[in-house]
Amino acid sequence: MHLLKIGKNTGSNKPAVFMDCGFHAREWITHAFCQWFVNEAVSTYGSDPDMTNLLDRMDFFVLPVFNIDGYEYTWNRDRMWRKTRSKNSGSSCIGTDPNRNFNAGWCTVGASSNPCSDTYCGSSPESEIESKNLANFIRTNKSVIKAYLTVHSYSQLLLFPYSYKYDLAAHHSELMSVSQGAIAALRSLYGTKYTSGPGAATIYPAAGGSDDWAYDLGVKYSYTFELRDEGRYGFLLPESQIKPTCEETMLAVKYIANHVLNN
Ligand SMILES: O=C(CO)C[C@@H](Cc1ccccc1)C(=O)O
Ligand SMILES: [Zn+2]
Repeated sequence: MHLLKIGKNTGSNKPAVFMDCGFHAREWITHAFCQWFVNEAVSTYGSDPDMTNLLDRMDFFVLPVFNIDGYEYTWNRDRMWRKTRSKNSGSSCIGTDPNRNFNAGWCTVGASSNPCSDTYCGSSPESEIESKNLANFIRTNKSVIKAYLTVHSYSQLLLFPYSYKYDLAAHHSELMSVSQGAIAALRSLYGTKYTSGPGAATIYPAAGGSDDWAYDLGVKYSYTFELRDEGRYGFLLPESQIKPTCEETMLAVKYIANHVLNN
């Protein structure tokens, strides 16, 4: 698993944003976004005042492909694969849903204990090596990681905790207002309309999500992006929409990063 650290090397600890893509193998626009983000960040440093300020004062940890085996499987075998590709003992069915595999209300709601289900929660929290590696990195670096962004598709949503319960997060009002500012920034470019809100009420109740886990660990600004579209193409988003999707999503990420920097 490749993790990139982007930011001016000042020698001192800077606040950081952690962003991952490719949790779910078939959500190809997300892998594209993370890779585009890395290139855009480094190539506009020095020319874009906003990005220059962010990279001078913060670090971005970017994990472009979380679920490597699953992504490869969608290229060579099944374009619509979602889960990891781990073996499940006692079953001929493969894989765990990594976004049900974190220790956040694990396997209580919106997840299945059946290895053949697309929302299989795994044999235990962090059973998947991918989940374990991500959780270990964030636990180790939680003193500097101020925001956790996990990028999925599709539905055009900006979700925040909680998905594993309907209770409002302690920081609900701030998370809501920041999400509203972020989706307004996103919409300003091409008019793309997003909805934001707590996961359980905004999409569906689902336990074991990485965003809920990061929030309960203490990463206050924890968000799940659901990129374009709203279902016309779904996971098979046309190539013509890759760049516009990346450009508009960048505005939302910058909005959140600036809020983190100033609060
Ligand atoms: O990936 C998604 C669409 O592919 C939606 C996400 C919704 C979700 C987001 C955060 C926590 C739990 C679930 C999912 O089901 O894991
Ligand atoms: Zn997903």
